[in-house]
Amino acid sequence: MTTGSAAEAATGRGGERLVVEALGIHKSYGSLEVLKGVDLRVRPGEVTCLLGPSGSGKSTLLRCLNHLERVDAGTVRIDGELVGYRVKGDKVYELPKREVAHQRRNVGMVFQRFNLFPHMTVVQNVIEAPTRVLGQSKAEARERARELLAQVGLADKAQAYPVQLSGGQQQRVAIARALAMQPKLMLFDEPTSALDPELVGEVLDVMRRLADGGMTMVVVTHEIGFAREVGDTVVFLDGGVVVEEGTPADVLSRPQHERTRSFLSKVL
Ligand SMILES: Nc1ncnc2c1ncn2[C@@H]1O[C@H](COP(=O)(O)OP(=O)(O)OP(=O)(O)O)[C@@H](O)[C@H]1O
Repeated sequence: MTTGSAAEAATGRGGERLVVEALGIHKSYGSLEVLKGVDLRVRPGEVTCLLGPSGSGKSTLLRCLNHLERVDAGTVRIDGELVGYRVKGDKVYELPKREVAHQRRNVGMVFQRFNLFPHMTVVQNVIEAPTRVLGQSKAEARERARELLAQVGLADKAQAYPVQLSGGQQQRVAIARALAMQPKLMLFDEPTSALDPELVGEVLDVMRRLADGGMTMVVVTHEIGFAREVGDTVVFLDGGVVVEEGTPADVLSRPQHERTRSFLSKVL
């Protein structure tokens, strides 16, 4: 991996504050080169939607952002902080797991599958991490959980178990659980693709409200309507490279690249 200067780390290359600054990301699995030098920059409060065909590297990129995958080359900074590594002099050290876990507190992640603890109620799921990791008291965490469950429209489900909820409700609990850690950034990896079609809208509505509230988000999605309405930036990835990026109006309505046009003609 490579690194930049401390000033760059704090502000991004142009002196502008960035929540995500990923530069020159390379990632291979064995001989399969999945990311071939990807840059991604996300400003505070911005929603970036990652689109691209299956296998183009979208999930891998997302996972590199919080060091769930180790990059082969390149740097990731979240809110100015180098993720997964420390630079001392001209040497680069990988951080111990404990410190990586500490960094991940800044980043909420919502996956395709909700991964709730099945033996815990909804509210127990939401307060688990803030009490265990942030050291919040149960009373404090429950109070915050009540607010978050109201925010995702599940105030009346606090005492339910995951099995008693629909997929859409479980995904909304997963969002509340991620928000309970007060993240600076939310990453969504195809959050609606495991849901029955009639449940997709309720999850997208919660995400839309989150965006309206100013949350910085990177969303891997096949929901082009969401990208168009909610995204500030659309990044089209194909074959492990960013083929095109810009506003939804530009990329989705006036794509410049043949690969983008071909992808959109299949999904629109
Ligand atoms: N842990 C892994 N080990 C080996 N290969 C992997 C691993 N994770 C992903 N891959 C491969 O890397 C490529 C990119 O996968 P990735 O999940 O990032 O793509 P994607 O654009 O998110 O695709 P999809 O839209 O289908 O989820 C695929 O060929 C996938 O099979």
